[in-house]
Amino acid sequence: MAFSKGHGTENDFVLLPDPDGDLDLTPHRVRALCDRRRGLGADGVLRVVRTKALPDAPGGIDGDVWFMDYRNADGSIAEMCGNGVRVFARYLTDTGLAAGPEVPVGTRAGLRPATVNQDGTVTVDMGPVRRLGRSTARLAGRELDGLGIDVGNPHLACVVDAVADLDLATQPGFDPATFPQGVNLEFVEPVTDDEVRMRVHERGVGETRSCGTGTVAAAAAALDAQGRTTGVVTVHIPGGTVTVEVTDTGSTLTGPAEFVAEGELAQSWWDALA
Ligand SMILES: N[C@@H](CCC[C@H](N)C(=O)O)C(=O)O
Repeated sequence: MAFSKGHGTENDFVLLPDPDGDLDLTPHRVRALCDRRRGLGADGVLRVVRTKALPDAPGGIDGDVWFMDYRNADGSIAEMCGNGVRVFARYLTDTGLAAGPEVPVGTRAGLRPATVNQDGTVTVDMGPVRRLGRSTARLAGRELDGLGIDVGNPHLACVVDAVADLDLATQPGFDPATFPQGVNLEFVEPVTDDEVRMRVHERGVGETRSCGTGTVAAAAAALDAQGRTTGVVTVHIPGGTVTVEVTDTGSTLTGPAEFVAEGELAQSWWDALA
């Protein structure tokens, strides 16, 4: 069974081509694939499937569009993954599955049009930024105020003085009544009005080196802290740097997408995980 491994600002993924939706991608198999000792190791899995072959695909996406069936490392399903869409779009153009440079990508949050730029970076139309109101995160005994944001998946972005010394090894607390499905937690340190540093604790993964939807939430929270709703923000994450634009009606994310390997999974290993 073929696989590719790639990352977007060090948020890394195993890609599994499955055009006709034949794979039995159980949570157990996802956890094994993502395990950094007994598997390939990744923050998530991107199954590359035609929308028409995915029974639970949301309506409104053409059946021939390639669908990014995203799974978190713990085996859970999430609606969207911004870094994943960049890597997915590059995979489609690099393998000839899409001509590019414009690449529509189906996700559980809806269609996310991507553009593969001449320099190899990818710009993703991330859709509207929905502000959910204030909530708090709890970290090392401190209550941190944050802005709840929905960009297809849920986020709580907390503006803090400094991110370097935060301990994100364990799950920070959050209000389960506000986020009944769990939440991705961003910690955002303003550098200038248009530049921030961010660290993230992802739902279903833990601390990652980057989270694309999280960078959009971080940009929106940093702008909100200045009384702004729109702007272009440079977001530095541990795995690199991306650019986010938030407008009145939508948002975009621009950043790198890299491939590191392609190969074949051992069939006996995969079968034993059934
Ligand atoms: N790393 C992703 C987000 C992946 C999904 C997230 N963990 C969730 O459960 O919502 C990104 O780049 O956006």
